[in-house]
Amino acid sequence: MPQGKKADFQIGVLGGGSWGTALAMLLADKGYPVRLWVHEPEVAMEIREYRENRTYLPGIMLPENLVATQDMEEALKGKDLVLFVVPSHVMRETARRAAAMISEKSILVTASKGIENVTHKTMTGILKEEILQIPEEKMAVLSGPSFAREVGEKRPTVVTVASKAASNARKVQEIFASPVFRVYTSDDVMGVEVGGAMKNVIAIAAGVADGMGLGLNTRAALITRGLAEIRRLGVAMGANPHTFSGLSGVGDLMLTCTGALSRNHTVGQLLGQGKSLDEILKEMRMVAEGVKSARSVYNLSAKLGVELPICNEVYRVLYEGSTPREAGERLMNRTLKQEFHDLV
Ligand SMILES: NC(=O)C1=CN([C@@H]2O[C@H](COP(=O)(O)OP(=O)(O)OC[C@H]3O[C@@H](n4cnc5c(N)ncnc54)[C@H](O)[C@@H]3O)[C@@H](O)[C@H]2O)C=CC1
Ligand SMILES: O=C(CO)COP(=O)(O)O
Repeated sequence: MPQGKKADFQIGVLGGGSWGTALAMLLADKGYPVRLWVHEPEVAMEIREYRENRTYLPGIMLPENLVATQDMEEALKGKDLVLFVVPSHVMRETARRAAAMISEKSILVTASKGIENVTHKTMTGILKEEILQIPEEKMAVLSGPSFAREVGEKRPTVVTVASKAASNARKVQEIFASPVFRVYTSDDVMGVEVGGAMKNVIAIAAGVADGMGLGLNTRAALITRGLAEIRRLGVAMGANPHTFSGLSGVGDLMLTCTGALSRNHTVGQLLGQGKSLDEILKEMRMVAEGVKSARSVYNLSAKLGVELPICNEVYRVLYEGSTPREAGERLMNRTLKQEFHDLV
């Protein structure tokens, strides 16, 4: 899109956490006028006053054409594209509130990663139910290995955008792509969303193992068998199995299970070191999506009859008082199997 045209393409971002801020900055750096809706007044103030989100993305200076607001209508009215980046547990209430203010011309993109408790809807599933004037073909999901801080620091990052309509995926690809942010397209919305949500649960498991000091063999095993679980549930939910070999599958899984910046891995590590979930969450302002998604995935496993031993052990440690040691022993003592027993 030529520079002049970019100034006419209005973007609203809902969610001023680390990822919403980093993506709003990426888009503003490309020349789009961006309104960032922020939940907390003090965060909106920090961005306006210091050009920095000191709470969620400290140390990253934000451009002038990124304007923080607490007025949701200002972030939505007349926008050509609206990006939803709130934590998954507030996606429905945010989408419901936003629905009446979203212009019919808007493209909707979500970059949040989670599966809603109780309904088991993915993020686009929620948007479809709550924002009825926008057809599914104008919705997309952006996902892949992308720590907000590294995007804020303009380190080369590669992600996937999935939409039911190839033309919409290409449009969103063009809008987000930059010399430091490469974007691939996909038509597998379900696969990209399931990969993004489940890798957080496996990252908790990898963190637990690291916190217990179990070693690199254990971590590699959890990543590989975790990927098998992601693929198994994803396929049961209608995804294309190839998606899990891509950026939103193994790419994001590897990043989150091994990267020190991961909040999910950190939660796991602290559990592995003996802290309780309550203690960990009390000290954490940021969201670790795997904690809530573990519940959805556990229930989906039972509902769809899909075997997810690692995810289910994460659930038991988080919610049923199981110790990491007991969980590890149960995993190692399962019936012996052929490696690809679910594919033969
Ligand atoms: N931070 C990262 O590196 C990445 C995050 N994501 C995903 O982006 C989504 C958002 O996460 P982050 O930006 O990391 O959040 P964060 O952990 O940095 O910040 C929490 C956010 O939740 C918001 N919030 C809390 N209560 C709220 C409410 N009732 N209504 C609206 N907003 C509320 C806060 O204002 C803040 O924006 C998550 O689904 C996460 O998995 C995806 C890729 C990278
Ligand atoms: O999704 C992410 C990177 O792609 C961020 O992971 P965490 O939420 O675990 O920090």
